Amino acid sequence: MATFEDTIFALSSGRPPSGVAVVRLSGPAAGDAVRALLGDLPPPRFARYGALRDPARGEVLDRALVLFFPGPASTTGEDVAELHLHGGRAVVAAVLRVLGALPGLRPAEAGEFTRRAFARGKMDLAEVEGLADLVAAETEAQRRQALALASGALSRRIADWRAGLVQALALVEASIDFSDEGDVPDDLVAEAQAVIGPLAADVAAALSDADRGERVRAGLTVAIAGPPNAGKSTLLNRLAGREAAIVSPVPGTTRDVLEVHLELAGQAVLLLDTAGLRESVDMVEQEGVRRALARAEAADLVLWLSEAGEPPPAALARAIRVRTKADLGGGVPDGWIGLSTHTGEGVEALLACLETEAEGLAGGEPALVSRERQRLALAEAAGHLSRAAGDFGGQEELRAEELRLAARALDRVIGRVDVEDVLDALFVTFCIGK
Ligand SMILES: Nc1nc2c(ncn2[C@@H]2O[C@H](COP(=O)(O)OP(=O)(O)OP(=O)(O)O)[C@@H](O)[C@H]2O)c(=O)[nH]1
Ligand SMILES: [K+]
Ligand SMILES: [Mg+2]
Repeated sequence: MATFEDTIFALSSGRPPSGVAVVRLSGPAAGDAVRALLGDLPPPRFARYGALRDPARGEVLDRALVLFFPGPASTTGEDVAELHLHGGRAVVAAVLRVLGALPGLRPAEAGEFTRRAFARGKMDLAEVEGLADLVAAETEAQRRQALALASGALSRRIADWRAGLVQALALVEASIDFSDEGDVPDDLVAEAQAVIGPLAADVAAALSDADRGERVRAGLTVAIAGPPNAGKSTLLNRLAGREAAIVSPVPGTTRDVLEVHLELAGQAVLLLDTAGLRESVDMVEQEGVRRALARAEAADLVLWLSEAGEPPPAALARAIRVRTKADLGGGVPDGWIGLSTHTGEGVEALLACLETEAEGLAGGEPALVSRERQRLALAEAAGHLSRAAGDFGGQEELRAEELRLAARALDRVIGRVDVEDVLDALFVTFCIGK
């Protein structure tokens, strides 16, 4: 990682050609760079339209809208400039080449603007994670959840909880000091417990919502399972709107698990097609069946498809039951959806059922916690808090220690401590220019 003495620049908008291309600069030489290209510096936070020139040759590179945001009141906390160019490949290439030739300037690494914002305290780790999720968001639910996280929803709760912890710790420490003087300060401990109890409950409630948050972020996994030839692959193709899976009248056609991404009721869904479940002497098919069962058992939802209406195995008992090939006649058992992918009968009913289930699993207000890292740190805080609420038989030092450990775990959620290894892994997932 280079030092912050460098001024970094990058194309922050999408790949050219595009209508407009935004090149962003951050660092101490950002203002000098703008002066070199534009002739002077626009007033802070006001756009100026003008010719950008190659300072070495005087040639006009483009006419552009230029903005300057002096630090520390900027996104990175440093001097930041934005050049809004015409989004042609050659325009962008020429401006990036000229910027690279200026003293103190170099191309930014992936996520480096955000990394600087984090280092300068503009964002905490949870907000950075929210920003990464926001850039990656593909569904409405993901966008809402990521925006809440990026806007500090979790960070503010952590700050509230931490304030409560500090208050409880002060009471416990006061009780320790008093007891040195021979007094037994039971009411101080009771007061601390009155703070710790609701705090522990609050953290536990946020944790209990984490599964939902992680499901929204990662998407729901919906597995299609059932006996061979039930029409599983045909349904997958129908829902995906393309011929993703091979369909044939031969039972045992599908062997590997096939994955298709789609959006259902505003939720990201990973739809799985699996091998038909049956006893087989074919080793390859056996492996397919083993994988089918494993993925179906791990899925958030299972669609159990059967032409004959045979019930799912016990492990998949909670599945949505679908009697397929309804166009061939025969009744629909109670609690089953009758479906024909050939006539379209039952497709709407199946989608409605899926949407209701998806809403139950991942719908509602954005969850506070949506990443495993956040959940693990918060679970550690919850563990210390629930111990801190207990009885220490007068050894209040032990209660104080649990409170300190809880505070440290909360600090880890927002990246105030133990952050380095997390950061490297996180920023490689960012794009260049972010
Ligand atoms: N009549 C009728 N035939 C269907 C329907 N859906 C699928 N089929 C046919 O049933 C046969 C098997 O369909 P697939 O989609 O390959 O079934 P599968 O469950 O994926 O089969 P395996 O992968 O072998 O387990 C094909 O010939 C399909 O055309 C339906 O709604 N009605
Ligand atoms: K088949
Ligand atoms: Mg199949």
